Amino acid sequence: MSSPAPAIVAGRPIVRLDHVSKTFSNGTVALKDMTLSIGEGEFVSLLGPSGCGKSTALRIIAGLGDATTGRVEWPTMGHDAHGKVEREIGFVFQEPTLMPWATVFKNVWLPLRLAGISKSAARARVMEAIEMVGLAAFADSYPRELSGGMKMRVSIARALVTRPRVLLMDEPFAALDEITRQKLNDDLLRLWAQFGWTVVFVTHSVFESVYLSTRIVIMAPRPGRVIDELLVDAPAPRGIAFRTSPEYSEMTRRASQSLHSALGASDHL
Ligand SMILES: Nc1ncnc2c1ncn2[C@@H]1O[C@H](COP(=O)(O)OP(=O)(O)OP(=O)(O)O)[C@@H](O)[C@H]1O
Repeated sequence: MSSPAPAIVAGRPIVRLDHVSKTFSNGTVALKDMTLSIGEGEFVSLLGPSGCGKSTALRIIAGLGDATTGRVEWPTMGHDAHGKVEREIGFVFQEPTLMPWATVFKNVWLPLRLAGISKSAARARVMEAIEMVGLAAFADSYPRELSGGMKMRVSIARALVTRPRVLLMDEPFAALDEITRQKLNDDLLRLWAQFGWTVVFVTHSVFESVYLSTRIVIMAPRPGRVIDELLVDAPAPRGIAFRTSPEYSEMTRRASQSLHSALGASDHL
């Protein structure tokens, strides 16, 4: 097993996990002692086999679940009147989770509506988000009229409509066909380069993680933990030339090797 590399951070830290562990009530240790600093503007993938705690870590970062021990810090974000950190995040789930009875516009409006912003006041921001994902012509369509890739675009627009600084994505493209997945990979990279978000992206796919990320955090199961980190030092834009380059092959080889160690390091697979 390779030992974890020291944390490599691009910009100033935007989120820090400090010795975070999570044990569920049934005794499963989903995450053990995870320490990770993510810099502003990084594109970090959490890569690992099923059950290694990737989703658990992402949910704890999002505030959708609590750590059993350890802390998550957001050094540059503000606090509300109760002292609770105001996370400027957008979350994209594996399933698009759209409201089938509502149009694309109304689905994307949802986070703003929940924040009390009327349809007319939200219109410009909702349309901006829909345009970002290339669906301007479909604002009045219903989810049943859209392909799987288009539904995922709507889901991404809904995450972007609050103009988050950090985008958290939990295997968003896993259910899509390869061509659609590559197209969405390219669109996501283009938006990331344009808007300068920080992205934390959960994936099983070595190829996807190398293509998208500036850094790959490799995790192993039982207990879920970080075992390695890889920097992907390839310039943007990353198109077909990168996908077919020797550098890409070399990085996928190294990530696969680490994953292999991850599998070898767990006792009960
Ligand atoms: N609510 C829960 N109660 C009990 N155990 C849970 C719960 N949620 C997750 N687990 C367990 O915690 C471990 C980590 O789960 P998690 O979903 O974070 O892994 P993952 O790496 O995201 O897996 P996958 O790639 O399959 O989604 C697994 O063993 C899982 O069964």
